[in-house]
Amino acid sequence: MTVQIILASASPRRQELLDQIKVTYRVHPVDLDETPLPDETPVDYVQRLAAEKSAACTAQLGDSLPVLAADTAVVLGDLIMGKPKDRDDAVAMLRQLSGKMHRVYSAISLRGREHGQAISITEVTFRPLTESEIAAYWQSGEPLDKAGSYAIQGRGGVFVESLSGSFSGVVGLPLFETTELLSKQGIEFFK
Ligand SMILES: Cc1cn([C@H]2C[C@H](O)[C@@H](COP(=O)(O)OP(=O)(O)OP(=O)(O)O)O2)c(=O)[nH]c1=O
Repeated sequence: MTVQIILASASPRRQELLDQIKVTYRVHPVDLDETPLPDETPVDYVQRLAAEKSAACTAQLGDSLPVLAADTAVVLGDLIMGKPKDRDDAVAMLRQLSGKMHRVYSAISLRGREHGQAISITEVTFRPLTESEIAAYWQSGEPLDKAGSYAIQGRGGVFVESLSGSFSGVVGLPLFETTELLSKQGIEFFK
C-alpha cells in the first residue's frame, strides 16, 4: 500500500481517525516542550504546537511526503489544560471540569505543497462528578495521556452531558477540517 502522508503524532487516537477516512500514513512522532507561552491565547497555543510538530517532523524527514500534525487542549475559562503531570494534577483538572462547560481546541497543520492550518473548537459540558468517581477514573489509567485528563471516546464519555462542535476534534483530529486540508492539497481519502 502506498503511504500518502507522514503522521507526526504518537497518539493512537489520531491513527484511528486517519484509518476511519482511509488515508495511508507512516507514523513519525516528535517530542516538543508543550508549555504555553506567557499570555498565549488557546488558539495561538494549539496552532503554534501543531505547526511546530509538523515543522520538526519535516526538518527530520525532509519534504518528500506531506506531514500532518495536530494539537489538542482543554480550556476552562482562561486556563489551558494539557496532559496531567501526575495523579494530583489529573484530580485537580477533573474537579475543575465537574459540572461546567469547557472548550476543546484542536489545531491541525499539514505541510505538503503548501502549509495549511485549521482549528476546531468544541463546547463540552460535564455533569457534576463525585470525588469517588474521580478517584476511580484516575485508577482506570485513562486520564494519563489525555488533555484535560479525560477521554470522551472512553470511560470519560459518561461525564459528558452535552457537546456542541466536533466529536473527532475532541478526540484529537477534527475530521471535517482534516479532509478539507487534505483535499486542498490534492491528497485523496476514502480510496
Ligand atoms: C479531551 C480529549 C483528549 N484526548 C487526547 C488527544 C491527544 O492524544 C491528547 C492531547 O495531547 P496532544 O499533545 O494534542 O497529543 P499527544 O501528545 O497525545 O500526541 P502527539 O503530540 O504526538 O500528536 O489528548 C483524547 O483522546 N480524548 C479526549 O476526550
